[in-house]
This record gives sequence, structure tokens and C-alpha cells, in this order.
Amino acid sequence: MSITHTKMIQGERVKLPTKYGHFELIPFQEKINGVEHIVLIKGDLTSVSAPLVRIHSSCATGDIFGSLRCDCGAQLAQAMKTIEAEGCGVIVYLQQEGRGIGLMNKMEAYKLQEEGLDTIEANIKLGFAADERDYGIAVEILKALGVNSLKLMTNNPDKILGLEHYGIQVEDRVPVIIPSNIFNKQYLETKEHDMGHLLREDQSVNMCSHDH
Ligand SMILES: Nc1nc2c(ncn2[C@@H]2O[C@H](COP(=O)(O)OP(=O)(O)OP(=O)(O)O)[C@@H](O)[C@H]2O)c(=O)[nH]1
Ligand SMILES: [Zn+2]
Repeated sequence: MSITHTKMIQGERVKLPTKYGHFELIPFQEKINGVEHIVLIKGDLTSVSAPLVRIHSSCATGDIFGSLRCDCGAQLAQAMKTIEAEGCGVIVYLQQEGRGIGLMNKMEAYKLQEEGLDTIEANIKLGFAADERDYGIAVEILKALGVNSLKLMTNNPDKILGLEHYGIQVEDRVPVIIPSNIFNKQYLETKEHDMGHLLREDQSVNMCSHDH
């Protein structure tokens, strides 16, 4: 039976055994536009004060087809394995293809990268910001699950700020670092040098020192 929230409809909770572990899946649908997001849950979230959470933006190329142009597919697998090992946690899989610009535009951006632009320049040339994502809906979903405080699995400091902006307390950051390959080396370098992603194991963000 579905549950109606202010901005979303929460669907049926079902078992989802996977090759990385046993999870439960809950679909969510935004009322305003019908966009659907997927939540995977492991364990009893209320049993810990700050559960492990991965907010994952959809990447059809990487997550479904195993594309080597980015690190998304491997990050998703690593997050699922880590949550399985921990015995408790959540993956919020957001329908936010191409950092929020959609698949058609992301492929335009890929084409521009094949012509020499980097991932940021390509977005800008298409008239978008480098990152068009907003985490309001992710926070609505987390609150519906009773999660207000968490340990975030990410390399992206903007994602931490994006959640904190909507009142989620990010207690800690857990890196999700995937070794680069020849196809994504330059892309990851741009993320590290120009988008501020923390791609070295020893880097840390001071959770209390963000400016809001
Ligand atoms: N516009 C655009 N989007 C891309 C490109 N490559 C991957 N993406 C999208 O980027 C999103 C993933 O963002 P990332 O910057 O890789 O990672 P992140 O989610 O911000 O940070 P992490 O939590 O550390 O993974 C997904 O929605 C992908 O579809 C690209 O070249 N251009
Ligand atoms: Zn990707």
C-alpha cells in the first residue's frame, strides 16, 4: 500500500536480493512531475543514530552498461557492498541523469568532450551550470524514512552542503574512491581540480566548518 507525503508518494516496500547483498526496495514518486526515485534499505535504520547513506545520481551509461567514461557504476557497487558489510544503511538512487541535465543533454556534453572540452566546459557551452542538482527531494525521502542525521558516502563536498542546506545533519563522510582508467582519467582530474571532489584517501572535510 502506498503512503502519501507532502511532495511524494511512497510505494510498496519489497525484498531485493542482489549479488551485493540482500536489501529492501521502496520506490518514491514526485507528485509534481511523476519522476520516480529508488531507495534501497538494509537493516533497521532507527537502530543507529547516523546510518550510512549513499545519495547516487543516476548514470545510465555507468550504472547500467558499465561505462568506463566515469566512476558511477563502480561507486554504486562499492556503496552496496559497504552497506551490506555494515548491516545497515540506505542508497537513495535519484533520477538526476547527467548531474540534472538529462540523458539527451548529457550525450551532447559527451560529444563536446570528444571534441576536447572538459566536463564543466561542456555543460557551460550547453547553457547549464556545471552541476544542476538539488537535493531537496533526497532530503524529503530521507525524512520520510526517519533519517535526519547520517554518514554520507561521497567524494563531493557540494553534496554534503546540498543536504545540510535542507536540514540534514552530515555527521561524517565516507569516501567512495574508484581507481581511474585511461577513459575516465581526465574526467576525474577535472572533478578533483575544478569541482573540488576529494579523490585521495587522506583528505577530510571538517563537518562543522562549512559556511551556510
Ligand atoms: N553533465 C554531465 N554529467 C555527467 C558526466 N559524467 C557523469 N555525469 C553524471 O554525473 C552524475 C554523478 O556525479 P559525479 O560528479 O560523478 O559524482 P557525485 O554524485 O557528485 O559525487 P560522489 O558522491 O562522490 O559520487 C550522474 O548523474 C552522471 O550521470 C558528464 O560528463 N557530464
Ligand atoms: Zn557516470
